[in-house]
Amino acid sequence: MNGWSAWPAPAKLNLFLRIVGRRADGYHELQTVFRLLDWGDTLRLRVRADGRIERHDALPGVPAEADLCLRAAHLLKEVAGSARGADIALDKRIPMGGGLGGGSSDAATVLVALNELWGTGLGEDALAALGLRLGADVPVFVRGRSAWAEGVGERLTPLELPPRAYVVLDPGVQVPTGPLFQAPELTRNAAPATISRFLSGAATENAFEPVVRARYPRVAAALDWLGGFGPARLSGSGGCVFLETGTRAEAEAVARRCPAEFAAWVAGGVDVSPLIAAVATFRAGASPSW
Ligand SMILES: C[C@](O)(CO)[C@H](O)COP(=O)(O)OP(=O)(O)OC[C@H]1O[C@@H](n2ccc(N)nc2=O)[C@H](O)[C@@H]1O
Ligand SMILES: Nc1ncnc2c1ncn2[C@@H]1O[C@H](COP(=O)(O)OP(=O)(O)OP(=O)(O)O)[C@@H](O)[C@H]1O
Repeated sequence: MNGWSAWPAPAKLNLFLRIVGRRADGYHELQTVFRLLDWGDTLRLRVRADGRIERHDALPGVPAEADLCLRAAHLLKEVAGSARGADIALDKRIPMGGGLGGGSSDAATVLVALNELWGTGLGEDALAALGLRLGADVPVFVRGRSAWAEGVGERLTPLELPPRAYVVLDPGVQVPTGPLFQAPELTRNAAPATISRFLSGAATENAFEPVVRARYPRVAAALDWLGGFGPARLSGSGGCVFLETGTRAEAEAVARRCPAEFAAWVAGGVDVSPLIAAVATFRAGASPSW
């Protein structure tokens, strides 16, 4: 042991996303279903006694002040008043700007893991509230349950969903979230749905899909190709798209046929984040790994 431990930062899919209003501060009220995946990034962390927070492998194009791992670590240190620091390394697999919540999940994992490693003792509600200051998608990763979400994504009702596999397709385009929420053609006043309508299969749309389809031809091409195998959907604000299948073998059969212009992989949906198991491992006195 060299003091490093490895912590999972899973990706998410939005199985449904509807925008039902806009708050006075310009943020949108939405309804969505977050499905956590058994696949994602890995954060490697090591406590430093000198109080410094150091990032070992900066992400291309992301300056330190925008790096969500660093912002999460500094925020926790400031709020909890910890004298300790951390070395942070990230094995990045989740495509950036893909609608899979990569940056948000990395931030949540840093908050949850450093809270353990520093012994700062914040509870889940406090960590989720800190996460919300970093991004609307962070709280679901802190709480670590697939969920029905309302508000800006922070009012969460855990869901137990049937076991499903997913083919996830990356068309290779980064879609920035902010401009999409500002798009004039976005439907932002839809009638609210209910959890039972989602569970019955009657609510599966993503409000961003028509906007992203029209603005990003490669995403439209990915939806069209994957749509040849079943109802393909956009995740979050895109650009990644996905298809739900009953078994991993079915998903793998589709992924194998993916044309070279896209990248495809297969992941399983989980009700509980692998981050929860990592915390339990750590509390049992072992070093988490993923
Ligand atoms: C599209 C989703 O990924 C669905 O899960 C989320 O709603 C977006 O979550 P996120 O990427 O964590 O978003 P943030 O980083 O908080 O916000 C990015 C920008 O999107 C806009 N934004 C975001 C969330 C929201 N409910 N309404 C908004 O209008 C804001 O202009 C904001 O400046
Ligand atoms: N650790 C990080 N991982 C990814 N992106 C980061 C990170 N830190 C900062 N960023 C910035 O955040 C932006 C959004 O990245 P992210 O991969 O979270 O997008 P996304 O999956 O589309 O998000 P969401 O689904 O939450 O809208 C990136 O383009 C990058 O500039």
